[in-house]
Amino acid sequence: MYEDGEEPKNHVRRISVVGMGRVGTAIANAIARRGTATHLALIDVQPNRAQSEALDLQDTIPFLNPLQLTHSTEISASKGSHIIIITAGARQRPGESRLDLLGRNVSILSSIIPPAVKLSPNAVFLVVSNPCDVLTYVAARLAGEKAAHRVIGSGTNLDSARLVSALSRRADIAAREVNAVIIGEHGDSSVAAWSIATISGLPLRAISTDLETEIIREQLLREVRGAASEIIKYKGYTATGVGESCADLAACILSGSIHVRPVTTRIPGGTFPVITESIYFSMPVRLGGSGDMGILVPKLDERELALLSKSASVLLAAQQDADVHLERVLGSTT
Ligand SMILES: NC(=O)C1=CN([C@@H]2O[C@H](COP(=O)(O)OP(=O)(O)OC[C@H]3O[C@@H](n4cnc5c(N)ncnc54)[C@H](O)[C@@H]3O)[C@@H](O)[C@H]2O)C=CC1
Ligand SMILES: CC(=O)C(=O)O
Repeated sequence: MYEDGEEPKNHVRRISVVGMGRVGTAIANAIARRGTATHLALIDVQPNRAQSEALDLQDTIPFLNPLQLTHSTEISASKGSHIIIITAGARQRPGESRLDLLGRNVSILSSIIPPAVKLSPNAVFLVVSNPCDVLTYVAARLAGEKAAHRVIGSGTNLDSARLVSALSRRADIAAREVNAVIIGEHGDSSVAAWSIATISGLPLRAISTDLETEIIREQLLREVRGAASEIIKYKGYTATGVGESCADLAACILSGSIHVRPVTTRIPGGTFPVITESIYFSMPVRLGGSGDMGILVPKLDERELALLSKSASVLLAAQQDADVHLERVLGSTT
């Protein structure tokens, strides 16, 4: 991951967060609380936006870990980052889907990614802005051939946390005992990989036969898929969950040992026989260690494969839509 012998020294860990709205702020706060970074650059195009968040966060540092904070309206402040987290862009309004944000956010990404890659040629890019999977594809295209493999999206790491939480409450067992992942789209066509879910290493049925029934599984998945809309309906945005999810991913990426998380990455056509085209969506991916962000392909049952194939079709159509937006944006800047 960190080519050219530029492996980050343990004591220097530079993270930049681009977009200091609700989500960027929650991520920066979670990173500071965990002590994941030694240097954190906060960037937002709105004058004073990053500055106000940096000043507020600065006040927490005496209670937490040492952290060098900078703020800017310019992407140049991200220079030399090990991780660049992108949260810039429009968010859903009540009733909107994540895919509705595509056009607006493609154009924002095209102003951020190319200069950011030049400034931090070895950084991992973590795309959070929605629609997350399609924008990860867009960011990888904008990053160019050499950097594309270092672009991932926060994807279903958050959806998986929501499933773990729902299962833990349903089974009345601590969330840390639950191992369950959502794969596919971070959105309405997401897929619960029930066949590989375990609690304390045991299949779900060993804990409760309830957890094997269609009705309960549908209910749990509805809860997961509806979580964002439910929160947005009341408070207008989601931020706390995604803040922890991204701080968790940043910690995994900078870790000396390998962690596995469901994140958006390029899934080559044929990885699953039912999906012939290469598409960006979430699968369990290795993070940390030497930096090889390879996918781990789970053995899914036929029903899950069919649902994943549907999710892939939704995302392929959105990727094609993104290509049109991208050509328009790139055309107007050349
Ligand atoms: N992937 C996930 O799990 C989640 C993704 N999101 C997405 O994150 C994005 C951000 O959401 P919020 O923070 O609630 O929105 P927000 O409106 O509070 O913040 C967005 C920020 O981006 C800034 N911005 C716009 N263009 C920029 C540029 N070129 N460079 C730097 N900053 C720029 C704006 O000034 C604003 O401060 C949305 O697309 C939202 O849908 C939100 C929650 C979860
Ligand atoms: C908004 C969004 O993508 C989420 O909270 O899942």
